[in-house]
Amino acid sequence: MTPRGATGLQKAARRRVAVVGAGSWGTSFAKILGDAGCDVVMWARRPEVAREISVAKRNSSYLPGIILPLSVTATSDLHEAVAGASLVFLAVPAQTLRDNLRDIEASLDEGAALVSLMKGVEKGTNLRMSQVIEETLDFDPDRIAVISGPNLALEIAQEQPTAAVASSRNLELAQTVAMASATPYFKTFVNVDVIGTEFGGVLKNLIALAIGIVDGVGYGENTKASIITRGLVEMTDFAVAFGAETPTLQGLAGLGDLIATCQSPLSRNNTAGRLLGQGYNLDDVVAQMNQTAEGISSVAPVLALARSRGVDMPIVEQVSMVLQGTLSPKNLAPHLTTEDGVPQPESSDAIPVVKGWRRLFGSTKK
Ligand SMILES: NC(=O)c1ccc[n+]([C@@H]2O[C@H](COP(=O)([O-])OP(=O)(O)OC[C@H]3O[C@@H](n4cnc5c(N)ncnc54)[C@H](O)[C@@H]3O)[C@@H](O)[C@H]2O)c1
Ligand SMILES: O=P(O)(O)OC[C@H](O)CO
Repeated sequence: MTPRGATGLQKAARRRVAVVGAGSWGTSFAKILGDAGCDVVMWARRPEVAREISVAKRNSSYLPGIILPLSVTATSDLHEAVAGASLVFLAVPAQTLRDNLRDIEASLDEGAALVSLMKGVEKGTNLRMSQVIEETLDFDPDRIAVISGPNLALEIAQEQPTAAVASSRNLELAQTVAMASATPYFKTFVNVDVIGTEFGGVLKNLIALAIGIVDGVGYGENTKASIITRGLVEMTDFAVAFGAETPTLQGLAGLGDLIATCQSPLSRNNTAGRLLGQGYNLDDVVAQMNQTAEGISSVAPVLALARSRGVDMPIVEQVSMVLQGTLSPKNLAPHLTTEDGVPQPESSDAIPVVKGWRRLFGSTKK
């Protein structure tokens, strides 16, 4: 036993962590980490944002009304933010991550771990964020983790009780990350299914775009429930084809995030979809959104990946067509039948006779 008075009653050393990106999720996550007892240095691109965070303990452009813990400071100097941090959390847009990583590489402490908070796929390479980290920095996957789940930034910053998943090939790292971010309002579970955890977050954005689109058209709950349910099938078929575990898609990083994002007006993907459904074109929508709606950039890479593994994604295909202006939003449907009208089985796994139908008439899985 540790003798009292030596280390037993001493407070554990505070963990120094960094958060790269001071948008809504980076700031909200910095608050979680500060509340969990870490010393947090954020990197903000704009010096005025860094100054507001450090001095006023606010980030009023992204999280109005939220006061940050005293243990959260910010800088616009990347080296200052990252050097000395044992955990570096990344919350930048998926399409800029590669460049941002190159900028932080020289400042990373030996042994530091990188944790992606992002939910996108890189255009051009079709890589998940953990893969971009591994490839760009030639980084050991055992030092990479991701966090995902039903995590709308503003709700968490308001300390509404929420759960998430920390995932890493290295279970010990996932546990370290979960403990570093444990607060009474934020509970993190762990798994080792990085593929399922990352793809869950990517794919729910695409289904949330579809939900926003039909919402903008004025369709009601039947349409939305049909899209959510069939959307989960598409998400699962896709992720499993790339090596994910089905339970991950049924958990917080899949179904949980799908529900939150499809239901909430706080979701930027849902909001972008709604604007499209109301008749705005993609350029107007992008111009109107001043925050990151990852789904818009992820549609093409996800469809390219789906085609490479023969996975059918009728809802995501239709979202892509609406984005391109080749499908009217009012024609986006959950595609409950095949094109020639032959009814498809809802599930291939439960009813053996239905498997026969699948063989006869084709399947969503090719
Ligand atoms: N907001 C949420 O509720 C939430 C929750 C979970 C995950 N995420 C994910 O977190 C990631 C970040 O999202 P967010 O909500 O914080 O977005 P955001 O739009 O609120 O903020 C993005 C941040 O990145 C910065 N940025 C823009 N271009 C940059 C560049 N070239 N280099 C570096 N930084 C740049 C912006 O200045 C801003 O600080 C996304 O992948 C998103 O899917 C968001
Ligand atoms: O605002 P969105 O659509 O990027 O969604 C935010 C989070 O991913 C919800 O978990």
